[in-house]
Amino acid sequence: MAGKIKEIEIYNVSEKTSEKSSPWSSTMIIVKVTTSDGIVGYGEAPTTLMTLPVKESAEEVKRVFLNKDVNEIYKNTMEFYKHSFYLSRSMEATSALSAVEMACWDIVGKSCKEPVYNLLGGKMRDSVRAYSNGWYSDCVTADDFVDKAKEIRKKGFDAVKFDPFGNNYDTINKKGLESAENIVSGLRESFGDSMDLLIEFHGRFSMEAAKKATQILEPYDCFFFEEPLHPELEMRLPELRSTVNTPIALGERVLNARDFMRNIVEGKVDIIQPDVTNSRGILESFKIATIADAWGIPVAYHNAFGPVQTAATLNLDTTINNFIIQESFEESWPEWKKKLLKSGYKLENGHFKLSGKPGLGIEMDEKSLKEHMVNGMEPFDPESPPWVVSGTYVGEGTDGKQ
Ligand SMILES: O=C(O)[C@H](O)[C@@H](O)[C@@H](O)[C@H](O)CO
Ligand SMILES: [Mg+2]
Repeated sequence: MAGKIKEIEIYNVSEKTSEKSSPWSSTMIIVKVTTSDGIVGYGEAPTTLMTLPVKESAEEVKRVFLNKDVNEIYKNTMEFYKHSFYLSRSMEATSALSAVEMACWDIVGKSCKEPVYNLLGGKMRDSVRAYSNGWYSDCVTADDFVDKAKEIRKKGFDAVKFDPFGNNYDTINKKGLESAENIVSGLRESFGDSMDLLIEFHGRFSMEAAKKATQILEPYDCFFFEEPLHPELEMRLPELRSTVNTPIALGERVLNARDFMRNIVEGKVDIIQPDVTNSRGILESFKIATIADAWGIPVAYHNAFGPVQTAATLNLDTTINNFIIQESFEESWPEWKKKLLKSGYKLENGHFKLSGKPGLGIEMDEKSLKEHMVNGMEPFDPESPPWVVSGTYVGEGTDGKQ
């Protein structure tokens, strides 16, 4: 049995090469937790123009978690909940907490020599079907998207997610609608039914625009429409849902089980996308899946950051009942990100497989981690928000330079 939490180290890592697929995670926060009996666990927190605030928040989590029994994961989490007055509404606090929480699971798994999924009920599946994201950097026209999607297909994926809305923001003009439709219809024509198309709206539209954009894409039998509305307009989701048959997905900005519960029972969502790095970690993400299952709703965990997040998420995918599909940016990561882990999981033919080793199942390359330590924020690009794939926030959209 692992003992008390003796040390929590917080690493801000990055490399100054251009990060095309996921500019929002060109920096990463990795935490390393060590217990009094020398067991080490790792966790990861998202950044997205909040790298330094998350790092600071992790210092707060550290003040609560240090010297606690590492096995008492839930109790320690609730202790932080008690102290962290803004946790329910703070992406920074919940991200920092999630990183430490998952590191504790890594330790507990290692101490009893079991992979985390075995501590959560055991395997439901050996192989986890993935969809590719991040593959479409610099894609603007339908042909650009089709060409790059063919490359992704060659790697074995039969599902892709992408944002076809260019630089339309809040509202969408005729050109924006036409261009989005061309992209989606181009992919549908080129792949027929052999490719699932997952449409990313990035929560950037108001109601009118969301209605128009979902309407125009409705005939293309998409897998889901993700975050079609600005997140605070959630009360209008039931109305939007009633106008289309394509499932509505959301969850990457929903921070805990109770908030997911509201979205579910109030009929706002068909597929949920919790993120283990910002919904209080592994235990809460597992509970969220259970709540969704009780309502007959599937889970497609959001996974847009680094390899520790991916390993933690795969442990959940392996064990939950209502798994539907798993997001992956892996194929478009820069080399340094791929090399942070010596081992952990494999992605082959569009499917993930965990190592099955104890804890999260990963082996961190400590040398590489230390070599990439920085102290700073992600780069800021005034022309393109950090949440889009590079080179895609262009065109004659409503947020464009005319
Ligand atoms: O679904 C996804 O992967 C996300 O929306 C992704 O595209 C990003 O915008 C990112 O997570 C921002 O932090
Ligand atoms: Mg998204």
